[in-house]
Amino acid sequence: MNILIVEDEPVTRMLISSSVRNWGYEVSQVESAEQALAFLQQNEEYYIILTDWSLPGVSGLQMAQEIRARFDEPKYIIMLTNKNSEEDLIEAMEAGIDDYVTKPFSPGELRVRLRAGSRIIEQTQKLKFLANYDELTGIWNRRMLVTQMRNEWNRHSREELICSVLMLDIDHFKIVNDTYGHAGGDEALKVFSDVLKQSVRPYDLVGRFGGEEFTVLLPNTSMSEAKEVAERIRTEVESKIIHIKNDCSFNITVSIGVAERETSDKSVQELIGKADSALYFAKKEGRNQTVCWFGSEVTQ
Ligand SMILES: Nc1nc2c(ncn2[C@@H]2O[C@H](COP(=O)(O)OP(=O)(O)OP(=O)(O)O)[C@@H](O)[C@H]2O)c(=O)[nH]1
Repeated sequence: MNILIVEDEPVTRMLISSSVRNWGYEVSQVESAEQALAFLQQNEEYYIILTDWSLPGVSGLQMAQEIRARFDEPKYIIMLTNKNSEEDLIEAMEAGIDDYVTKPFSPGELRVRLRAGSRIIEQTQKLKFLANYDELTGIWNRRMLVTQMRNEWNRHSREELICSVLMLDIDHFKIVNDTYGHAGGDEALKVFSDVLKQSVRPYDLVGRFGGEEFTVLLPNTSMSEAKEVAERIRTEVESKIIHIKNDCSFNITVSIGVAERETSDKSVQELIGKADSALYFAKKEGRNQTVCWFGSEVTQ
């Protein structure tokens, strides 16, 4: 866990830093609130901030308010101060401070308070992961995927760019589960999402839409380019051997629907709907194939 120390007094700063470092934390130090805010902007992975109340310029309290307003990432702020009245404590907590330690501080007390802060940050991160990612495959879940797709959609509409969507559905997945068990099915889903991640560019949006259905949004990509990506994924999936216990192995196939954004599309849902219709035809026509949406028609 990384800790940012905000303290203008050099000796105190050094003392706190060396204690915190000895307890196994990564430490960075700054002298003012302005420096701290600039540092946090560049270093998102600093989740615990240990700050003095009185700082030159912007105070520790104002800094806490600023951190709450600016950052989405969880931040745990501990105020280390000479102020020790009940009113001070209430004022600090109301400004957005999470915990409060009075100076001269007891190292033992600071250590356990840091440990409590780390626990809260870890739990918050875990919850955040579960809210945005699919636990089994590690890729975005539907909620996060649709949010990100909407953002990308708005950008593409504003800048009048092309983009395409792939809807992918593993074939006869019920039979996979029935034959190789739920664990075999889960392994297939993991292997499939690995193939998916490795087959697209870092800025393409990939997520699990639900069950054995996955979605990819390809920014700045035409239908014909998207079809090439889809075919690459399809052939890679087909050739991948999935190993499960007892030396058992099998492979799966996938059907894919492709659609390109048209200016008449009102929302990303409309585009997803077209890719989904193309996917429906891919299933109907025998599976393990890519079908593209063209107007009210589809083509293989
Ligand atoms: N192992 C596993 N199975 C899942 C998971 N989510 C959904 N499924 C299963 O996926 C299967 C989907 O079956 P269907 O919707 O009938 O589709 P299908 O058998 O793939 O048939 P087609 O799509 O028509 O090729 C169901 O049996 C679900 O229980 C999961 O997280 N793990």
